[in-house]
Amino acid sequence: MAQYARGSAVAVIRLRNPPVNALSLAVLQTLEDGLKKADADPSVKAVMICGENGKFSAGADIRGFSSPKRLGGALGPIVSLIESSEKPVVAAIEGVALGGGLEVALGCHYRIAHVKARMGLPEVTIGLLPGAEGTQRLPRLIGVPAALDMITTGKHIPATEALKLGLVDEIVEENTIEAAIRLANKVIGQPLGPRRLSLKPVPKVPNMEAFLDEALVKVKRQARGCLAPELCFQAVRAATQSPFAEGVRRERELFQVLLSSGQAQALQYAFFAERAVRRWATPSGASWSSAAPQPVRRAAVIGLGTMGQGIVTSLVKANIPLVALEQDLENLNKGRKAVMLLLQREAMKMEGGAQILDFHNPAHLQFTVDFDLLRDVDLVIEAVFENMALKKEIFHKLSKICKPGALLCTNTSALNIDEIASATNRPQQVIGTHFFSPAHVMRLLEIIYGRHTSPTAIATAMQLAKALKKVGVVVGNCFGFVGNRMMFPYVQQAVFLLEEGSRPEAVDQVLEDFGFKIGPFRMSDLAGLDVGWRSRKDQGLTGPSLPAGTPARQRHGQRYSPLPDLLCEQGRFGQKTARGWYLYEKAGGRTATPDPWLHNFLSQYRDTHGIQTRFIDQEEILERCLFSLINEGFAILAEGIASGPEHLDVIYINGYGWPEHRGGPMFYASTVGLPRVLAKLQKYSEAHPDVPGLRPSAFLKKLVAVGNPPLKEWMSYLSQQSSKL
Ligand SMILES: CC/C=C/CC(=O)SCCNC(=O)CCNC(=O)[C@H](O)C(C)(C)COP(=O)(O)OP(=O)(O)OC[C@H]1O[C@@H](n2cnc3c(N)ncnc32)[C@H](O)[C@@H]1OP(=O)(O)O
Repeated sequence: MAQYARGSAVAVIRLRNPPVNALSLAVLQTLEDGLKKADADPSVKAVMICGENGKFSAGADIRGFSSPKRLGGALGPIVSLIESSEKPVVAAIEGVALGGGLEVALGCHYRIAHVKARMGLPEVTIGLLPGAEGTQRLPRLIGVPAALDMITTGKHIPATEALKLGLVDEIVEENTIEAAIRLANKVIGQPLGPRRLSLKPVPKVPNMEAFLDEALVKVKRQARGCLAPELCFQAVRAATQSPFAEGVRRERELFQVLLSSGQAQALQYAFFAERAVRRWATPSGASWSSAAPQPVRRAAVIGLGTMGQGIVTSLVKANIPLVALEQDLENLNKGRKAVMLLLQREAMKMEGGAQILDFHNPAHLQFTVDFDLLRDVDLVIEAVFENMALKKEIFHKLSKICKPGALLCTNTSALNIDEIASATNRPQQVIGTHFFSPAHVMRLLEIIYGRHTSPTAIATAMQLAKALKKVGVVVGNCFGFVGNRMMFPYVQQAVFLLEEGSRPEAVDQVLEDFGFKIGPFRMSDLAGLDVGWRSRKDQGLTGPSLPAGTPARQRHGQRYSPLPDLLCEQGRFGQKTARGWYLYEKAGGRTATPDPWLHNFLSQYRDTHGIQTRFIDQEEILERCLFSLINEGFAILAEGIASGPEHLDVIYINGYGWPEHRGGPMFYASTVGLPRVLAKLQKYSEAHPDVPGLRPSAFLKKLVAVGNPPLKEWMSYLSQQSSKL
């Protein structure tokens, strides 16, 4: 709601809807009533709009977009009402003014902001555009280039930048409300015409058309199939081509297109899913509501390879003092050099970076080969390579050296947390923290609890994720956890498709057109084929430990493709060796070119194994890769490894390049329709009976049998007994 108060000549309208003063229909109604009251009261000479609890407003109530009484058309007329007021209206911006919140402020005649406030039009990130005339007012206020940048990226800008852009008239360090009331009193009686943005012309840019053409190319390139950025662009372009009223009409049309697009629903689902996973729970009853985290005043990272370097960088950026440890001086010096380079780059990206990232101070970041320096740390992250024996040795050492309360984290992408914990005297304090490469960039942190992990340990790891500005997702312990476990059947299908007649570039293209940042073969070349090869050798699937007489294309009675192993045997490890599934310009090169050698190799391989080459269409590529991944997701849910489909979706969006505008794999399955997913899996499974990944999961079958319920009801169809944890 909004609260109206009048003490002096300035009426105060306070937006009130905790926690972020989202603009619900009720808030808008009281805002409108307040404006009308102020207008009708002759003793009121000016109006000040602010938000309750130090936050102006986070914009329209996103949940309201899915309700029948839609918010969509309600806000624009109120912003117009504010602007047309004959009494000056001042916005006092504290905390955040986002989306519809900022549009309300743009309707005001004056804007004053607290120095710590942030502003932005993030609608594009939830699949919409600023539909309350913001695409028409903002360019008139700050010019087309800056407005286009804010509207098409959705970025939040600090008050200091807003002042430079002319978005606010003044910033204050003390009480914003008092300053706004002072300003309101000062401007009483001054002409309002020049303060009404709808009456201003859009500032000219030399060669506007050329500028816009170039901007559109950039927007399209970054959008990768997402509609909203381009429609945001079109709305701003309308501001440059038409009078205000016509621009507003165009904005409304485009807003309606987006509102009814599945993409807006997917992105809004993703917004709430990311928040829902913070409320973690385990099958044993531990949960975020009862577990308290331990403070982490000092941490340690063991291993300064690529992952360790990124983790150290993340911790330094989060201002957590730490010790970085390597096994010998040579590796320590190599690691230190790489970390310093990363930190310098990060500092350059930050305002006042070098001062903020105090990484030259040994009290903040200390490099050592001496385990003894880990005695007093609160948390250790082990990030050595994926070798169970090595990890166990390190954890054994840690449990002897570290203080009793220290949390021991292992950065692993697949290994058994319980087995690692068994090497310690405190399995309740051992937890998996699976970072994604590059660890200082990727937002996902998969947090894996073992059989004995305590709720405090989980809460502390979640708190760490928050401090590192990452999205922590709590999952159970199984091979590959959630992310990689779902990835295995996807990659397996991609390789099987090559055996049957496809090519890496065809498979990658289909998945990149779907919206993945990178297809499975380009990804494999980037990560290095040798990583999976080592793991398969450890599992006895290839290499010297493979029993003699094992059929080339079969393991444990199931279909197996030796193609990646054969490539590795040829020294083709991907980008690092300039050859993998593609050809690269040089070792470490990034430009993938289809490789005639590989095409020839695939033909010979098919001849050798008597495989009839067939044409495989895009639909089959997409369905076999995605539906096998989704199928594994249903198995994971049924086993209680994750507590809901949102967890899987958040993991895929933030760690695996899944296109956010498709809402994550499980949301995508719900939009395709579970009966269709099931029917397709059944069809492919019949054609490939030796591929268990295509056999529909029992949980998927059950959901179809009970009538394809909406995603939020799925978990209610699982019986408690089905959880293996
Ligand atoms: C025609 C009119 C068109 C208008 C278009 C719009 O205005 S669309 C909305 C545009 N605004 C946004 O996209 C802002 C979204 N919110 C945020 O970016 C962040 O929440 C925040 C405001 C920066 C605050 O971040 P913080 O990390 O401090 O808190 P949370 O993200 O956890 O949020 C707290 C709870 O508030 C809920 N919430 C936030 N914003 C909205 C919103 N606009 N509508 C509804 N609910 C919102 C959020 O979901 C959290 O609640 P949970 O119960 O934990 O989910």
